[in-house]
Amino acid sequence: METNTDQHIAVPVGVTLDRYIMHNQNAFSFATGELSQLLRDIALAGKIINREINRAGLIDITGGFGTNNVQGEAQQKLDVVANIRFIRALINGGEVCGIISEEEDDIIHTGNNQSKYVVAIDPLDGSSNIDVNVSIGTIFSIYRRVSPLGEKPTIEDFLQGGDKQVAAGYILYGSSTILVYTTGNGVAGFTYDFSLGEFILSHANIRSPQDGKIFSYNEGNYNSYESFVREYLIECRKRSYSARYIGSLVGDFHRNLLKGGIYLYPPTTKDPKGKLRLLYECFPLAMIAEQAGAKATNGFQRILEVEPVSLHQRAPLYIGSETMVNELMNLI
Ligand SMILES: O=P(O)(O)OC[C@H]1O[C@](O)(COP(=O)(O)O)[C@@H](O)[C@@H]1O
Ligand SMILES: [Mg+2]
Ligand SMILES: [Mg+2]
Repeated sequence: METNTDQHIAVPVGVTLDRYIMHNQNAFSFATGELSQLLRDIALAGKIINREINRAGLIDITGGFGTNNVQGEAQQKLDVVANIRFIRALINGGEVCGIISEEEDDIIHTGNNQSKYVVAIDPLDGSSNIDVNVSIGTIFSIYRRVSPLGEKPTIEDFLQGGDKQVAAGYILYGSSTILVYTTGNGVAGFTYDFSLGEFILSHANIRSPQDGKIFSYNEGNYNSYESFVREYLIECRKRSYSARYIGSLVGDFHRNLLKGGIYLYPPTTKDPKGKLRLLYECFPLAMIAEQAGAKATNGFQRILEVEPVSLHQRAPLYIGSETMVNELMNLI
């Protein structure tokens, strides 16, 4: 029977997410169960969104919603559905006092002001792939609030910095549905078993290969990249590395995390500060990456050290196997 021995509590592959959360909670004498319940609420929202995605074409939730989000991006119907489902699950769960979302301009006050946690989410990642049956995802990041209990959360609760995340993760809706998360003690993955309606531990203690042969970026932006990025991509081609780009950050990140590879979204003419959002795309994936032995940088510093100054701030992202990220950084 395979067990994980590293930093985690030894948990056999095949146990449910619930049981795994309990095992990990018991490891911390100060744990009160609120974070555990919050992780369960996120998993529940993931199951609901998974169901909506699977039957999207049957219940007319494909295509545009006719509105733009705060980033000026056209919202897809599933962006809006996923956003509503997540917010509802977190409010009903009662463990969260505030939420920020890619699809909402400002902080969502849940009314649960006695709760300790705030959550930042990208309800549906890979929006351009929604209607064409290509893997998409959800990304989440959790902080313990710094504002006083009993009061409404404030922007400071969300701008604490990447190293202050108490948990982070994503759900990948692909050929199978998998939830991957960390609470700062390694990374584990849970595959959704439809027949049981349960997330089951399938990837205990994920470690990313030190090096890789896969590189992921949008070739269409190549001409607007800085010279060090183009130099690195030329080197990858010279070495006949595999170019793989789904166009869903979660999907590209997950593949490279398991197989070894690097994902690059540098500044472009269209997005001179980078395209991806620091609080609910870069920070959570950077925490996962580092916990799995990989690296994440904005080109100049660890992503987790980038100072957050606004809710929907963007950042360049270079994330993946340690050797590959180091090689890229050595070209600056
Ligand atoms: O189409 P582009 O410019 O390559 O951008 C693709 C990237 O943008 C994203 O779709 C942005 O995320 P959202 O879909 O959540 O807005 C990433 O998932 C993806 O990696
Ligand atoms: Mg996204
Ligand atoms: Mg999104």
